[in-house]
Amino acid sequence: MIFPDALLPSDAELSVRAQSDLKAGLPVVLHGADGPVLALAAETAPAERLAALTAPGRAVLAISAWRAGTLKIRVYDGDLARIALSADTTRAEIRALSDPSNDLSTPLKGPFAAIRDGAADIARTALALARAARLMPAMVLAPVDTVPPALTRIAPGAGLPRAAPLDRVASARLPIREDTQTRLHLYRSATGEVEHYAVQIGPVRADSAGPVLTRVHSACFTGDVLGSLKCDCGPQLHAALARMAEAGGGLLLYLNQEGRGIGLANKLRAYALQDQGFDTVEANHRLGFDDDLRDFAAAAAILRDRGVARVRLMTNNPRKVDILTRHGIEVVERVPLWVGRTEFNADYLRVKAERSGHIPE
Ligand SMILES: Nc1nc2c(ncn2[C@@H]2O[C@H](COP(=O)(O)OP(=O)(O)OP(=O)(O)O)[C@@H](O)[C@H]2O)c(=O)[nH]1
Ligand SMILES: [Zn+2]
Repeated sequence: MIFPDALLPSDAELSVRAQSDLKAGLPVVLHGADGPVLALAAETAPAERLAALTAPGRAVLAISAWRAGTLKIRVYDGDLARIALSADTTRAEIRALSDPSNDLSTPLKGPFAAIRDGAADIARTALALARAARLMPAMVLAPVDTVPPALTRIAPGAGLPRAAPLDRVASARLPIREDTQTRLHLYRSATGEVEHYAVQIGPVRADSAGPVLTRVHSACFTGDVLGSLKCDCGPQLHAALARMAEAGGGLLLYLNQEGRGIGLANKLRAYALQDQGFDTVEANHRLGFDDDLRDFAAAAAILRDRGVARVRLMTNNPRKVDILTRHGIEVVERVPLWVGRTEFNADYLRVKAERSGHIPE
């Protein structure tokens, strides 16, 4: 019998599997010009695995150009740099090179030599996989002669995954403080790696004609759950729900892209850097991330699934308006949402206005 292709993983599924392998500390296989290359995430790989990969003396550490800059390492590859690792480089040294939030506690002994020859594109793919897995962008790479079948391989030329389509998985009534008739709908990506929620206040139905009061909210464990005073997320979440209840209906999309898409571990690293004096944007850059990695295509897809084509969008962020518009949602009005100013988030809100284009109060 010929094995049916339908039972094999697609490139998108392999990429999600590779991200999960990296999080578990396993190597994944990338296709280099001269043969297979194994990649381990500096953040998660156990010491004995790192040692096994570095022992033959051909391993490199790929880091972002931003990180290389703080280490005074020459950058030959545009957005990234590669450092040669000797056979006896320890895990502690690799982690210290990777994680800027530990620089004060583990000062590094340089100088470090950057590699200029060979293909940088494979290192770029490896760093993109790490970022997609919400790991620090720091990957140890080494060529190998043979690859056992147990490891996940990223097909040659298979790009990184675009967001997978979302399916509505379950819905239920959920009385909340703001509105006892609330319904909660859960959406899951086809590749299973992410779930987003739609909180429906009042009768928002597929046939609703007028624009729907809408909030597209990105997850913030520290603000939404703990009531952190460092940001405005918790008050925005509850103010949005209250205003929807007052208005007789609305839809709040809760997108699980914590820390503007860098994940909670990296957001905490960013907070550690902020305590050293860097602002929100600089902290992301020093960690090797762009300022904002959020994907709002999911929001448009959920709105469409709920039958909502026209919205009054509660936000101070004009980028959200642009992106939803580009994804075919008509933003009839932007409704400002200025709540939750504290003495601890004044700088955060100022940086949003000055550097991220938010419209101030
Ligand atoms: N990387 C990073 N993320 C942060 C920081 N502070 C808050 N966040 C995240 O920023 C996001 C805030 O999202 P929103 O409130 O939906 O969006 P916004 O762009 O601020 O725009 P508004 O609609 O005006 O609130 C959440 O994912 C937070 O976890 C920070 O210092 N660094
Ligand atoms: Zn927050």
